Amino acid sequence: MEIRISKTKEDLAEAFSIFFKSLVESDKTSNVAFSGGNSPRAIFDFLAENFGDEIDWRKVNIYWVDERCVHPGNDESNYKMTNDHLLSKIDIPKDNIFRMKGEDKPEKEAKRYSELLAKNLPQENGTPEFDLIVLGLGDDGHTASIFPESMELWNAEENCVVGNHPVSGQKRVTITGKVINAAQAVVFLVTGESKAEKVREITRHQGNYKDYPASHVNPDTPDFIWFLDEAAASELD
Ligand SMILES: O=C(O)[C@H](O)[C@@H](O)[C@H](O)[C@H](O)COP(=O)(O)O
Repeated sequence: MEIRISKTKEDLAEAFSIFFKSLVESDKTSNVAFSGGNSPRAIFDFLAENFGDEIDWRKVNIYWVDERCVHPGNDESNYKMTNDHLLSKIDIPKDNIFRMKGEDKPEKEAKRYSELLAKNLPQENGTPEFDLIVLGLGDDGHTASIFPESMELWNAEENCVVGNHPVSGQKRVTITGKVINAAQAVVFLVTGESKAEKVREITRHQGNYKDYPASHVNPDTPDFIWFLDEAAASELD
């Protein structure tokens, strides 16, 4: 695991964009899964506006780590956020975008997406292998849409399952721990002081870190990187 600390969120956006560009600049097509939430917004804007024309998006397939079970036009939708801040600003073929259909029945969509990943991606011991998975970190230590209250989902046999937000009860489709840990590269994008305590506990194995799904992200790859701004890294000595 590597920790890269940037002074500001903008510097983090640049560091991630340089990493992303170098990763997808290979001869083969890259299969990438993005998380949602708020952290990626400014990072996707930076990537699109500063590197969008330098990347051959014909060689990038975009999937999602998770999706809220809402219509894609809903502001809660991770697809809508990604489209507003990235997809709508880059020249990427529509066939390269594999949206999780939050508007469909959650269990049906989790099954469909599980089968899609099994069909489209190379398999590592029967598990779909992404080239890159981009994760966020919740204040409670969740990642993807697997929360501390539903840790059993992390170890599910399926590639995708249905989770629930513990407070709102909102249903979400999410990939599971085995898919995350099978990826060739996994990065966390974490900004802000509110995440600093969990970042310390998880990366230093302190406090109740074992209770946090994000602590179970442990891919067998040198490309496992925490991109932090100074605020999120403020409790690291
Ligand atoms: O659907 C989601 O919300 C995300 O996939 C989720 O895992 C997110 O990455 C964390 O909750 C951090 O969210 P923020 O970036 O908004 O803090």
